[in-house]
Amino acid sequence: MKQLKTDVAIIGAGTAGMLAYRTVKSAGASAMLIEGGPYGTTCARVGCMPSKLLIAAAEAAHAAASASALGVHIDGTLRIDGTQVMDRVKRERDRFVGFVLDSIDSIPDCDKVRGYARFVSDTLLRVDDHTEIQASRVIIATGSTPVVPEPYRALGDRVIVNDDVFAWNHLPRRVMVAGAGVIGMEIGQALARLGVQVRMINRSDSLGGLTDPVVRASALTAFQSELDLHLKSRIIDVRRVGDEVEIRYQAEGQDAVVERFDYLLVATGRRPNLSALDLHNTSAILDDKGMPQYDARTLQLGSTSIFIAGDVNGVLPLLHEASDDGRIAGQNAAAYPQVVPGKRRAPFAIVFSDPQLAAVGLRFKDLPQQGVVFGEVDFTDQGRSRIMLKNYGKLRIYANQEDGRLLGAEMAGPAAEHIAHLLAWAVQQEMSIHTMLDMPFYHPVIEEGLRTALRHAAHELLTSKLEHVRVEEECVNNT
Ligand SMILES: Cc1cc2nc3c(=O)[nH]c(=O)nc-3n(C[C@H](O)[C@H](O)[C@H](O)COP(=O)(O)OP(=O)(O)OC[C@H]3O[C@@H](n4cnc5c(N)ncnc54)[C@H](O)[C@@H]3O)c2cc1C
Ligand SMILES: NC(=O)c1ccc[n+]([C@@H]2O[C@H](COP(=O)([O-])OP(=O)(O)OC[C@H]3O[C@@H](n4cnc5c(N)ncnc54)[C@H](O)[C@@H]3O)[C@@H](O)[C@H]2O)c1
Repeated sequence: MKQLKTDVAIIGAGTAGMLAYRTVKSAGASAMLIEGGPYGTTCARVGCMPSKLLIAAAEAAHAAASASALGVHIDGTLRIDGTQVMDRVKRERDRFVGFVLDSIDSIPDCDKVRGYARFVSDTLLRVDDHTEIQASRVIIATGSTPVVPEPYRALGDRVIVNDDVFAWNHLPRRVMVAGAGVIGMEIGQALARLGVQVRMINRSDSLGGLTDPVVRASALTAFQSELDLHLKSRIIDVRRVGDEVEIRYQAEGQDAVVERFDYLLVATGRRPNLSALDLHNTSAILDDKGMPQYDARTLQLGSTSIFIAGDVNGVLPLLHEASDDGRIAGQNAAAYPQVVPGKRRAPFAIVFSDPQLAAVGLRFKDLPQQGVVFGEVDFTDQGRSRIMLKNYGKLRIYANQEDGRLLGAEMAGPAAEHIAHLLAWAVQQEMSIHTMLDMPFYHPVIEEGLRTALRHAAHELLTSKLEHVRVEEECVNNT
């Protein structure tokens, strides 16, 4: 067995792990980056980038198919060449992966170890059965894996996850998507717009991660106008028949149906890659699911010399959060035992469906019971959205009743990716509704919809203040 020694060992060369490695090295400590799977990161290989490439093709198909509403007709047939679509997705994806591989190549060979690592103790790792690494600090950056419910596994290669979609050479005819979360909505809608017959089933009433019932209802209406999407519904059983899957499912309020598909695409959530790490050999405290206790500000596991960064910590499994985590874990591992809280940004998440979905700052489900004022806009009659025939969805903003500070927002609607950025910057700057209303707004733009929601919130703030004064006066008069 090969014996190695380093200041900091990093398990996983994804986005978080690579950033952690660079941070540790810039702090002057020695570091080793251990990777068991292919280099290239989840984001570039099977996540953010190929999914957005697929969506780009889907948006083009949808724009062409719906242009007649604007008086623009395609005489003849609209033809989607699935082979060309997938070829571009993979070609461009490989280009993005290439940049990551260049970055990996720039790391000296002596700092890279290939294989799967597990803990022998807090400071000793075994990589497969060929190497032992003595590391005074360890960063876990092992990412997450899609969960495939047990009953579906019997479908063999006909039950697939997002990774498999991006390996296709052409588009299939029929796909059942289990899960209308972020991945299900992005990929399911894209496939449907590219001419694949798609059915979507979600077990609960959640949709794309939205928690605000008003916004969620508006999103559901928009999605159901083009998608066969069922919430609070279930797959009863599945079986493989030749190269197809036969699925018995029951949509809410309807009778059970049996249908055949080429694939069952499972998008029912992801689990942190922790179970193969033998964390029970460390002094970390684990819950009954094997998740270690850690400080979300420092990413340190208890008082150990182990840190946890990226999707594996399960907080906000998003690319920019994985980068920030990598930086914080890297700084703290390098400086250990001097560990400090890392700088955090306003949280936000965007789903690249149509309508796009977004959540910024405090989500509806996390708002305090009292002391919150709401502002709302419905995009149905919003000028620019209507011009573009993208007039669907709603935005709700949440403000602190006391001082008018923007707390958060949820949105389904056009250009949510851009509006979410404005809102995230405002949350981070602790701007009030009135300060935001003092900002310039061009005409005619979708951001004028945001101004409508802000004006609504400002009106509600005033109303609640007047109500407060009225109640106080009443108290004085009654005493
Ligand atoms: C379909 C899809 C679309 C997405 N779209 C977006 C998006 O648009 N925007 C966004 O912000 N986020 C998006 N995400 C999320 C984003 O991709 C992740 O948050 C991010 O890639 C996580 O990075 P990470 O470093 O934590 O994990 P990863 O990049 O997964 O890296 C973990 C690495 O650890 C390795 N590893 C695991 N166990 C071991 C071990 N024991 N030993 C050695 N190596 C190990 C793995 O092989 C892997 O290379 C998407 C995800 C998916 C799946
Ligand atoms: N645009 C982006 O930033 C982006 C894109 C894709 C993925 N991601 C990240 O990846 C994470 C994982 O995404 P995901 O979509 O896999 O998980 P998710 O948690 O967002 O959604 C899972 C969905 O599956 C449903 N579900 C669970 N079990 C089911 C079952 N047996 N049958 C039917 N439905 C079931 C749940 O109700 C939920 O709606 C996201 O939380 C996100 O952070 C981000």
